[in-house]
Amino acid sequence: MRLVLHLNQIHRVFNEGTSDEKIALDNINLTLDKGDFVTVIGSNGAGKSTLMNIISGVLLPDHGQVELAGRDVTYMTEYNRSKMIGRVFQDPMAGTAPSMTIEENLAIAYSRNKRRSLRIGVTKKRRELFQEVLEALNLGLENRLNAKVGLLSGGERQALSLLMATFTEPSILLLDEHTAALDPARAELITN
Ligand SMILES: Nc1ncnc2c1ncn2[C@@H]1O[C@H](COP(=O)(O)OP(=O)(O)OP(=O)(O)O)[C@@H](O)[C@H]1O
Repeated sequence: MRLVLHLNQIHRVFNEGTSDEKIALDNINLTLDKGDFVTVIGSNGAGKSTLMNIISGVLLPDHGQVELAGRDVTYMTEYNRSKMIGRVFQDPMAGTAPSMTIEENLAIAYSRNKRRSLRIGVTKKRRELFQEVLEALNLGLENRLNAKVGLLSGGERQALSLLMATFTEPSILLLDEHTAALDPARAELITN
């Protein structure tokens, strides 16, 4: 089976050599195959966000390697990795551009792994696609394409950010309590 993610001896210390020193990740190994679904559980400060940040390229490990689809990406920028990794944050304010409209946010997500840069304006066909995927959320957002994302409720925004993270079918989806801002019915809908 094709390996999607391989973490090899990932180690990360914060404030090394000070009284505040914290070993957040101590030689972590993890191998995920296509289709694997893994839940990371740990108490506050256990290192879960640090692990997500190292996989997505926000942080560098002190030593160890991150491999995606057989390629060493340890030093690849977060931007370049984002073509392969979708991420949804616990904080519904993260992961979207609040001053831009729903349509503009979706256009950015859609163009993420395309060669061409974002074109100004959205074609009729593209708008229909956006409306179709928004309808599946059952939040009525398909009728609010020109609404600024910063004005959406926390749950609406979290649902939108999940949609944006999955738009380009990334190899890996990192979900950090991605339903924290959603009501139970909506959380179930989104998860399924
Ligand atoms: N930039 C940083 N500078 C210093 N210490 C940090 C930094 N980032 C994380 N830490 C420390 O590393 C440890 C792991 O933090 P991390 O955020 O990964 O935990 P977590 O498991 O995601 O916690 P929570 O469930 O509370 O969100 C914590 O002790 C934290 O204080």
